[in-house]
Amino acid sequence: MKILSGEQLAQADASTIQKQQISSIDLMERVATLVFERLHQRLNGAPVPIKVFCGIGNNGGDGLAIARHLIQHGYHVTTYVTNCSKKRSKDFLVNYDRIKEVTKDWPILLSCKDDFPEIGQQDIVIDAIFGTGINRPIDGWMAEFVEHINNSRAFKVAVDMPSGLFADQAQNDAPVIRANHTFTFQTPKLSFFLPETGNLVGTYEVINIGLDPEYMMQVQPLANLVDKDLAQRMYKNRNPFSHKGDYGHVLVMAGSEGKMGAAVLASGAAINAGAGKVTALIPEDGNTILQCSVPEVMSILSSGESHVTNFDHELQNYVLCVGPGLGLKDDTFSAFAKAISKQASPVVIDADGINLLSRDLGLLKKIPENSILTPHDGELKGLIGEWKGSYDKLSKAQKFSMEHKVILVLKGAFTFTVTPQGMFVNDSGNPGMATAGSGDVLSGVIAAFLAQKYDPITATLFGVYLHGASGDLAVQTYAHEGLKASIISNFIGPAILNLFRQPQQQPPQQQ
Ligand SMILES: NC(=O)C1=CN([C@@H]2O[C@H](COP(=O)(O)OP(=O)(O)OC[C@H]3O[C@@H](n4cnc5c(N)ncnc54)[C@H](O)[C@@H]3O)[C@@H](O)[C@H]2O)[C@@H](O)CC1
Ligand SMILES: Nc1ncnc2c1ncn2[C@@H]1O[C@H](COP(=O)(O)OP(=O)(O)O)[C@@H](O)[C@H]1O
Ligand SMILES: [K+]
Repeated sequence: MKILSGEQLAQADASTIQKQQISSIDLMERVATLVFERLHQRLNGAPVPIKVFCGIGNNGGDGLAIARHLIQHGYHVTTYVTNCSKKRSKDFLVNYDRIKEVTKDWPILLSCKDDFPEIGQQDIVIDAIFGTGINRPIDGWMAEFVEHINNSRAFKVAVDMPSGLFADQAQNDAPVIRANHTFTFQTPKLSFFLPETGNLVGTYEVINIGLDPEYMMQVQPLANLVDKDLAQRMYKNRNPFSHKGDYGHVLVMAGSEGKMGAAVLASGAAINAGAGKVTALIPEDGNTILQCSVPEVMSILSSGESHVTNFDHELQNYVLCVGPGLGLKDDTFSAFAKAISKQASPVVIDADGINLLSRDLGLLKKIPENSILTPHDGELKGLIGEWKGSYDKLSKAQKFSMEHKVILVLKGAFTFTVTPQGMFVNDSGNPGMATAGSGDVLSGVIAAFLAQKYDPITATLFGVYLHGASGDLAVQTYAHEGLKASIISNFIGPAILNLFRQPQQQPPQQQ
């Protein structure tokens, strides 16, 4: 699914009105009806007090139309307009008249602090104050009003976006409605996925409002969301007459004294994700640990006892995955530099591999195009330097990816994959995955799909999605707290099966 900017959504709107011969007011009615239907489905006629807060633009127009539908279906609705400007939009005004025709009264105008209504714990608040048209931070009495809503314990439903939130730009700490649920139109917005603002959205639901398919098809999005549908389309079926040689060989260069688990996890995950063969290049002293932990994985021993000191072996045609638990010793650096310089096809570099690379970014010239780097934020600093907020981070990462022709996997609650061709946001995963070693599993999984001849971008996106999806399945049994890296790895297979199951067969999510 494409993630568009506020400006692109306005263009999509204009293109829809022109091509579908629909007026903007009818489009607003379509949108409001869709939101009403979702609300009605959930509320099922419950006599709860509903307070609808409307701005004076088109988001407010949506709010007025939603309120009208709720009233016509017998709900207990009070409608308010935040009277912050005389510049009311045309379609807002039409809906302002339409609601009056139904209720025989105008909505209540709010113009200052004295007008703030009491909001009870049992109320449902519908926030239709500002949407994608917000062009400056909310201030003055409106800022106090947002705080007033946030301080209430009512359940808050945002229309399109929580008011105050910018769709795709950095913002200061001006107040934003803290929604429990957001009905967003056509595409989710970029700010939903960033750590500074993602929590303001609550759960979100995308409503397809039927914007011009031609526009949607050709527009270059800010990013693409990788969800179950897309992941399913990436999957490659196996040929019944295939053999292990068809699924590639992953060489995992990893581990050091006290960190052999990283080598076990990365190489074990490569096996679990379907690599035909996996070999681990590890320090001598780690051999027993590795062979006892994952008998499917072969080993090559480096001459160093406690850390890897060389890269000498006879293997041909393998995919290199380098870095987990490797350590930062000088002779490990030399072995790392030699390893990446010898590769003709894309490599996966993770963890200490990235820290070693950061010592000499000139090495980037030696790694094949489309190699995959999987830093967490600490490791990323070594590559792109410091940043100020997520938008700055993403823009620096995009520049780095284009300049060095590499794929960057920026791990987090929503992992961003940044490629020279564009950016992708991953939709799977949960906070149970914030556990030591889960990144090592990810690097092994991505390497396994590279070995299975998925192209580098697909191998990365599919690997990141499945890694999160494994965590999502495993959490149903283990809870967030009980999840650990080896369990995530063991759920890769079930997560592949789950790609092809219908949603109603999925167990409920832990909140
Ligand atoms: N294609 C779409 O996505 C569609 C969007 N619609 C709705 O239209 C909304 C966008 O409508 P608009 O462009 O009218 O924008 P908004 O309704 O978000 O707000 C714009 C108005 O608020 C003012 N304003 C902006 N920031 C302010 C601030 N901080 N303090 C005080 N006033 C401020 C602006 O000057 C303008 O008058 C969407 O979020 C959605 O709800 C639907 O009605 C139709 C289809
Ligand atoms: N809150 C979260 N929600 C979803 N995924 C998460 C969350 N926290 C961490 N993860 C995922 O877990 C992995 C952690 O990787 P990393 O920080 O490298 O761990 P380690 O270094 O211990 O292996 C990443 O894939 C990241 O996206
Ligand atoms: K809103």
